[in-house]
Amino acid sequence: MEEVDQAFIQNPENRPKLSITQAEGIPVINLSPIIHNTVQDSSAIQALVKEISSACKEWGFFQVTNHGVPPTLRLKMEEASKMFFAQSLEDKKKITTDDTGLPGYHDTEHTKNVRDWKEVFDFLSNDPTLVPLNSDEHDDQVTYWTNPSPQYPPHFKVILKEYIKEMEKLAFTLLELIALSLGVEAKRFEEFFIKDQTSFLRLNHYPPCPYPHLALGAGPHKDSGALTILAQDEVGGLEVKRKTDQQWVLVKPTPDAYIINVGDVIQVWSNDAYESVEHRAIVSTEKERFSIPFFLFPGYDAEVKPFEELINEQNPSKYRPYKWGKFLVHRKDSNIKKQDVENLQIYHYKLP
Ligand SMILES: O=C(O)CCC(=O)C(=O)O
Ligand SMILES: [Fe+2]
Repeated sequence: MEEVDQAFIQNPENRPKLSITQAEGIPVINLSPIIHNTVQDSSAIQALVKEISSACKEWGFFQVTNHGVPPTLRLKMEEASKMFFAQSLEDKKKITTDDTGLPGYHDTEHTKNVRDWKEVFDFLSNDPTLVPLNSDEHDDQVTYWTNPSPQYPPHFKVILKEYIKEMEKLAFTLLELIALSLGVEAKRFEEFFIKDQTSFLRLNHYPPCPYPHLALGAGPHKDSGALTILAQDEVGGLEVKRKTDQQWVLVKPTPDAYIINVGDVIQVWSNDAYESVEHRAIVSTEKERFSIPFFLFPGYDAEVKPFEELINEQNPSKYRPYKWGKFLVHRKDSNIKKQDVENLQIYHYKLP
């Protein structure tokens, strides 16, 4: 029996049941009316907007097909990810810039203070990415994060950049649909990302785990940004907390589809019309698993608060404003190092 490393052990209430209900209910939305809009078919787009609205309200998650991302590019990205992680730990650790968390290779991430059974490689959309120097609200100093230059696998950086461009394109399309579904202008979200978005792509590798009933690949969490676009492989392991009964349900892999979820930032912008839903990744004793999330994050200077046009006397603002960059830097510190205090969450900004 291998020794159990206590750092990975989830609290009893968070340990996964490994006999699982598959989520048949997660909506699959066909984006072809908007991706291949040769004719301006506004009724088809209206129908799409309705589907997105229901999915965001009922699940906080949906899958998209006919999303316009070339399957060959996805395959190239997935293959490059496998080749990267297949290297020795020593070689991978060469691609770690420091221990601030971004970007490069890491294998010590904690979700809510329990270590995840995974290794990751992070790569920024913008190189360099401007960020606050620290999380102190009264300090205006900025610094920047830059991407590493891995030498292996061949063309890794080119593939990462090309793939990220496609993720951004899809993310902006989805943001427009989400904006329309909330009843605000289609381009309402754009200003928060155009200049200094802090988005990044993450390659996740979950190796086989000798105690999958005790540990998790990614502990239960909500994504803190605006939107996440996830490619999961055929192994599967993503579980979503179903809103109707709070049960964990497995998201069945759909070949070529992307899994989309709204993050905390959209929850705040929408004044809780859409909620960022909790999810986690389970691991298995036999199979390794790969997933590739793209996290769409606003510019560091973006102020996150409910949209004016969505609040009124009957529906007052539920949050006090916060600066995205400060939140990001604060979270980054607590995700890498185990801390005694709970990490920063949007409910800390909730108005009474
Ligand atoms: O690998 C997965 O399926 C989920 C990963 C995830 O939720 C995350 O990296 O934020
Ligand atoms: Fe996540």
